[in-house]
Amino acid sequence: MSTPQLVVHRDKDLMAQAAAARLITKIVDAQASRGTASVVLTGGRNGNGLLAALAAAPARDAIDWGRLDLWWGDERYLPEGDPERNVTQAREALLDSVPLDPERVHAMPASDGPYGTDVGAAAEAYAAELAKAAGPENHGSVPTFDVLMLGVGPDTHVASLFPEHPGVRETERAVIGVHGAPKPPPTRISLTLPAIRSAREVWLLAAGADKAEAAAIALSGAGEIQAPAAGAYGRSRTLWLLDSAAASQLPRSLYPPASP
Ligand SMILES: O=C1O[C@H](COP(=O)(O)O)[C@@H](O)[C@H](O)[C@H]1O
Repeated sequence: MSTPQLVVHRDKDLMAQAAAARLITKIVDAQASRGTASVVLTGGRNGNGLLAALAAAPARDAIDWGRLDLWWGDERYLPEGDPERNVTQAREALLDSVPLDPERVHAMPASDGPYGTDVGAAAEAYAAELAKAAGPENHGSVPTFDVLMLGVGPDTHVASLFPEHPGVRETERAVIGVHGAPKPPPTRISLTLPAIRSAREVWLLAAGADKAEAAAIALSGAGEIQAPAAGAYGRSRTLWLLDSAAASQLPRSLYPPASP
């Protein structure tokens, strides 16, 4: 487990731009040392803000897009192309404007796909895809992602793991079907905390005043069942990227000097 490090930016736009710059460097470095890079995307406002900032960054051309694997931390179980699906929003924000290898874009299944209404089977299929990509060096059934990003919900949820919900207690499976999520839509697919923790680096994104309480709770020693964001950490690094509004309720002992 890595101890969370915090970086606080002036506002959400600067946070998105700085996080995008950080991600470009990570991907370029991983490709230089291992040939490929793997990144897990998040949905939500902050995740999409980062992708839009990446799309606008001239340095995006430093990435070899054909040697990048993209995965998702969670998905809303809706028909293909639904505007509420995380992959649809990611395509709009960035993916449609860069030369990715479609074979390396690992979207989670849609509700009008081969599994129909059986979200459990859809989750199992995604787990199988992850297991296929995991090598012997990957300590299990999930690849060692270079960076896994998570938007933090105002209730401290990450991916589709909600406080006190069964999914946050899962210790065996890497991917689960979620029923009755408190945030619409109720049916979702999510990586579990053990799968999230297989990443080298986990980045938690929190911008906006509505995330302030969640950040303060998760970073003040709350348990992961009550505050799933508290259970999200990477093997070598756990990084909270915040704006000053989201950092406004952090205990003084945690609050770092503001980044410009
Ligand atoms: O529904 C979801 O919400 C969270 C957080 O979204 P935000 O808009 O409050 O930032 C997101 O991380 C997750 O991927 C998504 O499915």
